[in-house]
Amino acid sequence: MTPIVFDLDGTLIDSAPDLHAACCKMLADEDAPAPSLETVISYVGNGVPRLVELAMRANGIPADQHARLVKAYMGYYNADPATLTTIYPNLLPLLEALKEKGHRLAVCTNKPEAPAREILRLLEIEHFFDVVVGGDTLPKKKPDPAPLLHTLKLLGADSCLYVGDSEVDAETADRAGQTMALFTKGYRKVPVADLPHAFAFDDFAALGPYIESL
Ligand SMILES: O=C(O)COP(=O)(O)O
Ligand SMILES: [Mg+2]
Repeated sequence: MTPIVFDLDGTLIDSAPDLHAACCKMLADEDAPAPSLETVISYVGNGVPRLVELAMRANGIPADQHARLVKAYMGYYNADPATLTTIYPNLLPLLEALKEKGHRLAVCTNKPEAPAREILRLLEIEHFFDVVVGGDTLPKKKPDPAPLLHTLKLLGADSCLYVGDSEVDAETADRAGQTMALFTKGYRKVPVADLPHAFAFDDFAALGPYIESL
C-alpha cells in the first residue's frame, strides 16, 4: 500500500486566516499597517522565517530585527493557531477511507513541527497520521528533498505519493524522486502547467479514485 504524505498549509488545512491574524498582530506592534489576506498568502510556502522576512521587507523594517520578529510572530501564532483554520471539503472521508484500506499517512510541512502537531490535534485529525515532519525538524526545509526523504525513512518506506499545493511541494517531490499530486485550491503562486506533477485536483473527492488507480 503506497504511503500518502500530505503538505499541511493550503493542502490539508486552509490556515491562511490564522497566519494572517498573527502577521497583523506582529506588524501592529511595529506600527506597520495590516496586510491583506491575499498578501499574507503570497508569503506562505517557505516557512515562518521567510514569511516574516517578506512582511518586514514590504514594510521597510530593518533586516536586523528578523530574529525578534520571528519570535513575536511565533508567539502570536502558537497562542492561537487554529481558531480561523478549517479542513478542506471532502478531506475527512478520504482520510478515513485511506486508513481503512491500510495506507499509512504522514504530514511533511514547512510549518514548525510544534504548531503543526497542535493544529492537527485541535482539528481532531492527528490520529490519522503516523509521522509529522515540520519545517524545523531538520536543518533544511522544503524544497530541499531532505524533509520528504526523512518522512519516508520514519515511515519505513521507499516511496510515497506526495500531496501538496505549491511550487515548493512540486519541487520537493521532484527532487526526492516521488510522485506528486497537486491540490489546485491552495496557496500556489504559479500556473499548474509550470509545475511537475502526476495528477492535479481541485476537490479531495477526486483524489481517492486516483490513489486507487496507482
Ligand atoms: O509554513 C509555510 O510557509 C508553509 O507550510 P506548508 O509547507 O504546510 O505549505
Ligand atoms: Mg502548502
